[in-house]
Parts: sequence; C-alpha cells; structure tokens
Amino acid sequence: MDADNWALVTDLYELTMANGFKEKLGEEEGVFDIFFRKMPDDGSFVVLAGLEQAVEELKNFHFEKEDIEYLKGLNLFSDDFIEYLADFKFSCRVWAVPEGTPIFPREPVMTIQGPLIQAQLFETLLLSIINHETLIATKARRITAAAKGRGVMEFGARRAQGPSSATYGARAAVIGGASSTSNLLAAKKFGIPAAGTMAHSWIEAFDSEYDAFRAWADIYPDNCSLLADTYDVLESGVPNAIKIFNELKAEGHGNFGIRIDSGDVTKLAEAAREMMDEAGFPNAKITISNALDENIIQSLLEQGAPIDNFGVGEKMITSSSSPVLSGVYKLSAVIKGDKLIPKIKVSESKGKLTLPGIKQTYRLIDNKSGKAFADIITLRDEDLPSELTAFKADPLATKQKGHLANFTAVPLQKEAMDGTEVKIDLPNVFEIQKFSKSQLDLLPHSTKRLLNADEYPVFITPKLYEVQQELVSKFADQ
Ligand SMILES: Nc1ncnc2c1ncn2[C@@H]1O[C@H](COP(=O)(O)OP(=O)(O)OP(=O)(O)O)[C@@H](O)[C@H]1O
Ligand SMILES: O=P(O)(O)OC[C@H]1O[C@H](OP(=O)(O)OP(=O)(O)O)[C@H](O)[C@@H]1O
Ligand SMILES: O=C(O)c1cccnc1
Repeated sequence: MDADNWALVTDLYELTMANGFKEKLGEEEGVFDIFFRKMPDDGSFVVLAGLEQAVEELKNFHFEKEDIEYLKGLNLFSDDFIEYLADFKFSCRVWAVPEGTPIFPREPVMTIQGPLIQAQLFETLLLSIINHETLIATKARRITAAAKGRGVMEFGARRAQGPSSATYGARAAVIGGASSTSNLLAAKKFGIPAAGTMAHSWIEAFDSEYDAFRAWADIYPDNCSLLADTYDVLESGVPNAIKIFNELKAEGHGNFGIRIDSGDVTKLAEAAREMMDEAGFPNAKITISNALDENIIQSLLEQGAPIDNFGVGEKMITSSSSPVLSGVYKLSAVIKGDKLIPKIKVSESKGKLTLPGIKQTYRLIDNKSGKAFADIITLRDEDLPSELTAFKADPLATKQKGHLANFTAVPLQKEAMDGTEVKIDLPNVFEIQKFSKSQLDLLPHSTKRLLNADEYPVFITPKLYEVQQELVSKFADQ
C-alpha cells in the first residue's frame, strides 16, 4: 500500500483526454466538483471520509520511470505530454469538506481547480478513495447508532474486498463510530486500538475446551475474553469460562468476558449473563459477533439482549446492504485567462442536472434551537443574505422554493491544498469521530432514522439557480 504508487489507478480516458487538453486547450483551467446524488441504504446523508488519503495521493502524485515507459509504449500520447507526466508537478488548488461531516445530495465535498490537463487526471483515483471510505463510514455510522453507545469492534479484514479496502475501510469504520479494529495494519497506521479475542481454531486445537481456555488464561490473564460457542454455549462454554474466571480471580486478575458467535444470541446472552452474575462475575463482558449489521443489532437490543460489545465484520467492511456509492467528478467551470466560464451537464434525466460555477455550501443553524435545519449551496464569491427565498438543489423536488431566515450560516468547504502545500488540518481518526458526532448532533433526528429517514432540505441561492437556468436554456437546443 505505502509502497504502491497509484497514479496509474486511472481509466485510460483520463490520460487520453489530458493528452488532448494539452494539445487543444493549452493552459486552460478546469474546476471539478465531487458530489453524491444517491445516499446508501436509503439514508438521507453520507459521512464523508477519505480526505486524508486523497490529499496524500495528490501531494505525492507522480509517475514512475516504468510507468512512463509503459505509457510511451501505448503509442497514444505526444512526446510533449509524456515529458509533462515524467516531470509531473501538482499545481491544482483543492477545497474540501472535513472528514466526518454529514453530507447531503449534490453538495460539493471536494473541488479541484487547476490546469485541465492535470485536474482531469485525478477523477478516477479520487472517486475510488472518497466513494469507498465514505461508504464504509456511512455504514459504520448506522451500525454504531444501532449499538447505542456499546463498543463496536471492526472485525472485517478477512471479508473485505482486498487488503487495501480492509485497511482504509477500518479507518472509515472508526470515523463512523467503531471503537477498535482487529486489523493490525489499520491499528498501527491510524492509531486505532487493536482489539480481539480468539478463533475457534484455538479451542479446537486443544484436547478440551477447558484446556484451551486455561492455556489462553495462562498466557493472557488480563485479556481473557473466551470464545464460548465452539461446542455448547450454556452446557460447556460458559461453565468452563466461569471456572477459568474463578481461577484467574484467585490469581489476582479481573478483566473477564466471553464471545458468542452463533445461535440465538438473545437467549444465549440472557442465560450466560445470569450464569456469570450468579457465579459472582457481574462485570464479565458479553461480546457478540456473527454477520451483524444495524438491523440485527437494533433487534437484539430491542429484545433486551444483555450485550456489552459487538464484533462486526463483513456487513460493515463491505457495506453489503448497499455496496455502491456513486459519487461523481463533474466539470463545473473553465477558466480562460481571468474569465470564469460556468459549465453544466444537462442530462435526459432532469434529476442529474449539475450545479455550475465555483461554489460553497453552508449549513444553516437555527438561531433559536441551535440545530441545523437546511443547507444552502451558493456561488463561492456571493454574499449570503441573512434572509432569502431559495430554490431546492434537487430539480425534481415537488416544493421548489423555501424561505430561509434567522440562521447562522457555517461554511462547509475549506481550502485544503495549494499545490503540494496542505492547508487543511488532517486530525487523528478519533478526533474526526468526535467531530462527526458533534456534526450529527446538529441534524434533525428524523434525518438520522435508520428506516425511512426524512429528507433534509438542500437549497441553492437565486443567483446560482439563475446561472444554472441560463446554461440550461443555452444548451437546450444543442
Ligand atoms: N435473537 C436474534 N435476533 C435476531 N437475529 C439473530 C438473533 N440471534 C442470532 N441472530 C442473527 O441471525 C443470523 C443467523 O444466525 P444463525 O443462528 O442462524 O446462524 P449460526 O448459528 O451462526 O449458524 P452457523 O453455525 O452456521 O454460523 C446471524 O446474523 C445472527 O447474528
Ligand atoms: O461475521 P462477521 O461480522 O464477518 O464477523 C467476523 C467473523 O469472522 C470470524 O468467523 P470465521 O468463521 O471466519 O472464523 P472463526 O473460526 O474464528 O469463527 C468471527 O468468528 C466472526 O464470525
Ligand atoms: O478477535 C476476534 O475475535 C476476531 C477477529 C476477526 C474476526 N473475527 C473475530
């Protein structure tokens, strides 16, 4: 991962276009926005993640000697362009929304401005990073919301779509609220607590379950979470665990727990809790795993299952219920000399109409309640009045206009890079998690429901609407 250079993780057309831009449009600059249209799991927002990796990739963007040789060999590019790539110097400006921010449809999360020949090149790589990490952070937010403050350990590496997804996915899961990971590379790289219990193979390898537990307790007396479901949870697993806890207690240790990974979890956890309480271990923790997701976790807690921690793997690390986030990278303006020319993509489907120009998004905080009630996208250089009637950003919204007043407007995008100089803070993943929670707290509860989440209003200013409509009319007949 660190050793890899991902400049060639791109689609061929990015390079054929960039080669052509150099020849046909010279020094013209482009402005591209990354935004999302459809939210995963029918939620109303995503939790943004991936900025740190995106910034790292842009800062270090270059082609290796052998990449250049390979590109030459394709016989598609001018010598000039090949030379440009060989001596690549990142010279774009980037604006971005901080990681952990809840983001609604059509809001630009990253804006890249720079020579078209460069800015075009980053589409595929940036989308692959931002789409993946945002998807997993969003899924993790759902899962940790369902867990209602109980610890969620990220256990997904073995089921992730490859080691890179496992590792950056673990980081994203923490942004979305997970408390630890079993993936050691993620733990080391991002400063996440490494956590874990044991596999069934450990239990099976010994002559008996008791022997396996005892051997574990000898080596790890202070990290004694025993896997209780290899043979029979209530007949064997819990009674053997209690024996070990008594022995460890006599030896002066006291941090105990069991993990249950199969069967009817509520029944088993209730009975195990009773047995451990009766044996004098009310503080022994119960961890549950086995294809958990937000729906199962919610259901288990509604059933009253006495669970302290969850281990969550495949369904979180792959966002299996909603495995695709189709964030896009769209050209919103070109700059010729000192002239900014807004651009638009008009599509057959009206809902896909893009927002032209260089923009900023503001979260509007109600002055009375202190809570967010709407977002508004503006042209970056326009002043937002303290009261206005604005248009919905979604061209298909049934009610197109809304009156906005009595708010404090908080800008979401910040300057992130000026060439290779990084201008934005890249905080530790737990600081991002904390920030994310504070931003989620501002949102209406109805927008955070796991089922049938309410839509959150996103507006555009009359000025942005006007620029968009002018372009629509201009291109209507083309
Ligand atoms: N009380 C419960 N309510 C809701 N879902 C549950 C409950 N108990 C277990 N589950 C979930 O049901 C799913 C299937 O569990 P099931 O018990 O059928 O499989 P299993 O015992 O793990 O089988 P295997 O031994 O093959 O792993 C799992 O995702 C599990 O987390
Ligand atoms: O179900 P997930 O949410 O993906 O959580 C991770 C799963 O990985 C392990 O199972 P596995 O059968 O791979 O190994 P084991 O023999 O240790 O149970 C663990 O016991 C969990 O069931
Ligand atoms: O440590 C564990 O219990 C663990 C780790 C990965 C996958 N399943 C369980």
